[in-house]
Amino acid sequence: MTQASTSTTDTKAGSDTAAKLSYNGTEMDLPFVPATEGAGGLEIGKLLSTEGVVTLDPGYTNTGSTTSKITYIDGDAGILRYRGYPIEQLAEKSSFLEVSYLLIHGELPSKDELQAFTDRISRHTLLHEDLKRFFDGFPRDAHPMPVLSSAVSALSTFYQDSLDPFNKDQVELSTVRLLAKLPTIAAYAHRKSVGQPLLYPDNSMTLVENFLRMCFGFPAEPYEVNPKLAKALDLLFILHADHEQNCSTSTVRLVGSAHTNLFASVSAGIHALAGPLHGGANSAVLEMLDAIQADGGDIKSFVKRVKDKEPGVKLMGFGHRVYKNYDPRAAIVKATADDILNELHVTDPRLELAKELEQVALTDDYFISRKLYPNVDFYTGLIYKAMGFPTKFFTVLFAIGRLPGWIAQWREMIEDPASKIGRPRQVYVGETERDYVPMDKR
Ligand SMILES: CC(=O)SCCNC(=O)CCNC(=O)[C@H](O)C(C)(C)COP(=O)(O)OP(=O)(O)OC[C@H]1O[C@@H](n2cnc3c(N)ncnc32)[C@H](O)[C@@H]1OP(=O)(O)O
Ligand SMILES: O=C([O-])CC(=O)C(=O)O
Repeated sequence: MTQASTSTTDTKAGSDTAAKLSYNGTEMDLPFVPATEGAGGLEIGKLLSTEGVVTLDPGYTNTGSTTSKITYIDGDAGILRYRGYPIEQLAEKSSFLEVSYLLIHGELPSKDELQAFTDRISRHTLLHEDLKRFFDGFPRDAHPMPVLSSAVSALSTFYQDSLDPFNKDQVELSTVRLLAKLPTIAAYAHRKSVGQPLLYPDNSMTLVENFLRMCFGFPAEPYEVNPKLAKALDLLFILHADHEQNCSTSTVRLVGSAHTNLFASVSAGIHALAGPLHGGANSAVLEMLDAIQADGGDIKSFVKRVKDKEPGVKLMGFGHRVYKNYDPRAAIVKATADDILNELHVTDPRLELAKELEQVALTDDYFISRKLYPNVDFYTGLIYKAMGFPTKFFTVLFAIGRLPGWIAQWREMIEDPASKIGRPRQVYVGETERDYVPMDKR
């Protein structure tokens, strides 16, 4: 197949022989002639490139990028399983590090395997002193997500002995380093933003307890961990641990597909997660609830603005590319929100507001017909808030939870003999060939 931009004869956009691309109700001229289809009226999904037919699938709504043995989702039935285990069972019976092991190594660990994994991680929680100084360079009001991503990216400069994607020992070392150091980096990003001293990790504590202490404790003062709070945070990390080919995981895989090291690939994934349509939605939900509250709690008028598709107004924490049913994680989070607020003796009127909002949406034809339900982000922020985390830190907590999934997916891709560099095609709809115009003629 020859692309017309190499020829100026009968292939100009708008000429009799140019093809039309009909896309989202808009007709565009294609600057080349699809040899098999002839001029005009080309069906989307059968578009021609230099090398033949290209399927145009913006947002990859129906394109499988890989096979995977890690996570199974049935979006119509609202089912989520990690390595075959239902999320409900893991949430009730497992722990975040056990789930991390399961995702990364494929099987639940034996007692000894889990102990060895946990011990190894606890030996790597410290940050290099030079990396610690990075936190002084960021502005105090910096958003913690780019701080997190930058520090993770910098790990590839500090740990050059674990960058080779094809050396199994190095991959294992970078895996352990990431799992150990991300909570420390996250806690430092928080401490920096509130102007408090950075605490060294205490490796006699569990990963979650130590993280809470580094976020909320003070030097030379014992930190009393509330075990129910630690358990709830561990549970939230489990619920976020993997979700097959979501935007940030696909980013990690795409970056890694160029044989880029694990630290750098995860750093890119953190940026993808930060967006409000993805992990950033957990902060956006709380901002939305605050805005509704500030507006007198008028849910009906807010929902009307959503349905009228007012620019920038969406029901955040609702809707999902895959779930066309209640997100099973959201159901668990909702129940946990009640428990943890009771436990912490926190009364937050925004929890009732969120529940009312959900009720209004779930009985409204706009949401019913589009199969829009609460997703994992709808209720998590209320729990994080009750725990004492600032709104803009919520997505950092998501990132800590998602890390084992990113690692497992990157490793699966690196080990897959069928994997190739990720490189989507496009359908060119720009100008055909034209001659350079000197400055004085423009
Ligand atoms: C961890 C996670 O990443 S979970 C997702 C977190 N993100 C959010 O909560 C942000 C709000 N939700 C959304 O923006 C979307 O539902 C997404 C990004 C999650 C999924 O997007 P897509 O699969 O591309 O769905 P799409 O945007 O095509 O929506 C389909 C229809 O539902 C509408 N819709 C989807 N979500 C919402 C929402 N939250 N509020 C209002 N309308 C919505 C769309 O406007 C569209 O309507 P239309 O058919 O009249 O044009
Ligand atoms: O799967 C998705 O597209 C988004 C999501 O819920 C997640 O990443 O947890």
